[in-house]
Amino acid sequence: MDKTSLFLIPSTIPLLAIFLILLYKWYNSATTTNKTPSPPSPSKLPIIGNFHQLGFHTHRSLYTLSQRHGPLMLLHFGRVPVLIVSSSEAAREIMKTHDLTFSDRPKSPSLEKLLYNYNDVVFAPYGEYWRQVKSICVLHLLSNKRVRSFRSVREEETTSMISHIEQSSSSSSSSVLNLSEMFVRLTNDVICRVALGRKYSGRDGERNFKQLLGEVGELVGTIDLGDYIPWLSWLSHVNGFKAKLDKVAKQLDDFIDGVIQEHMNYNSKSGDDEQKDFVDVLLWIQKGNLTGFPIDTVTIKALILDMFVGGTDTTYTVLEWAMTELLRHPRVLGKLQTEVRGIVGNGAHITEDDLVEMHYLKAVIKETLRLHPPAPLLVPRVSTQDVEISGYSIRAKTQVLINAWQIGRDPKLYDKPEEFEPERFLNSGIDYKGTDFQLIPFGAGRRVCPGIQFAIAVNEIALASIVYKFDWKMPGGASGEDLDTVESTGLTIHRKYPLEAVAIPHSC
Ligand code: HEM
Repeated sequence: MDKTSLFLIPSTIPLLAIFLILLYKWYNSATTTNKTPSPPSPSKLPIIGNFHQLGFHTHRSLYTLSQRHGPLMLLHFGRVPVLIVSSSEAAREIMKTHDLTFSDRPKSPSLEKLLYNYNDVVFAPYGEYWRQVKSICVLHLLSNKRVRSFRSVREEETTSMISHIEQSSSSSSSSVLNLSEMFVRLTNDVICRVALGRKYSGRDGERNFKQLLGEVGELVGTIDLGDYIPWLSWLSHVNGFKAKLDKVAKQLDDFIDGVIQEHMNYNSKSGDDEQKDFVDVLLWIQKGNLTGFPIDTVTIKALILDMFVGGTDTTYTVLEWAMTELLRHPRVLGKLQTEVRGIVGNGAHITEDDLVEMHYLKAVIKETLRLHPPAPLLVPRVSTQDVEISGYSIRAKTQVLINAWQIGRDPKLYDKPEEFEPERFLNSGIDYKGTDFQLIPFGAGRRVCPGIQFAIAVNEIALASIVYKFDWKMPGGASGEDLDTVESTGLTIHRKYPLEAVAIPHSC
């Protein structure tokens, strides 16, 4: 029997009719319930989804993919749908127009223990608890008034960094300084004093606490496959990830416990005075039940952890990239030095009053944040309900990564985007506080970073001081223009190799 004769058999005709009706109904229902398409997706593999398309520098891999698939792409990390946002318009849709829908954070079962069961701010699910703890950050820990109150801490620690450079460079005119290490120490010491009341970089505490923080950062920046492909979660038990997490979580908890105990023993300062550190403030809020909801010790510990995880790496990274770009661009360094030296004159040390008029300094920091946002993909969000964005349908529980690194290099937004040219910000109203979506290193909307002022205050005084007091050159007579910009991996992107340079004291 040939193929055409099959259709002539009478009994096959009703079967064919039923099949066609069912097909028509299925097609109809599919197109009416899902009229809006999903965003374009690169082809994926079974089980792993699009994981194989991500290189070591996820922001760069996503940039390449988005060149082909557009500013809104839907990827799959294992079984988890992940929306990649790569334009300022789409970022505005997510963090402004539909901010409420995208105000949740994804859960990472592997990090739950380390993050005090999401009792912190950064990873707390969107809701009443998050609202309360965020308001503690905004009103009590990181308010303008509180940040100002730590001015002397910033000035003292910067002076101490400058003295260290002076000593090193007086011992030998060509001694090479590890600037990365110095910047880490500076930010760490400032945050320790502000949050815990004293430095933990002395003989007793240094090795443990700094090392511990490094390990926390590493763990938070590691992708645990089990979070995306649950049946592979056994892997973290075999490869030591889980054991390391448990160990670090326990050591960290013991450390913070010790600090809180120390504050209680020494009768924490009471009242909302200006001398209090973050632990004092939190214990005072707890004692007086000042937020209208009880905060327990776990909340206090989780908030203290946030200040370190959210504040240390990000803040020092800005200094590291700013100095990298200044060494690569002697013209910009010279112009900055002229501004700073012109304003400070022959003063011994820069004070924060001197910074107010330093517009070029502020532009250098903005330009650094544009080209090197410390967290290039910000902190992931997750959608709480189905929503339509730019004509695409996004399902509830879709993770969202916003590529701030790519947006900062968009040629539609910036002329010669790959060039380091702080002048572009001199007569421009563009700011990084979350209202201008072409510059969003701190995020935007409800979840915007509450530590902007804190971070900028440290960066401004430190950067102004080191260019004021010293001229800079590369070790071994190398040209600054050849300085590499190789990036590390992880959630916060700093230099892969430490920044080394030689300081030449300037007679101010
Ligand atoms: C240059 C330095 C910093 C950068 C680039 C940065 C960046 C970010 C980003 C991208 C977010 C997520 C925003 C979003 O989802 O829209 C964030 C959140 C946060 N940051 Fe920062 N940050 C910095 C410094 C700090 C400092 C110094 C602190 C505290 C001392 C801090 C505390 C936090 C907290 C608590 C959150 C969570 C906010 C929430 O989920 O509601 N950050 N930061």
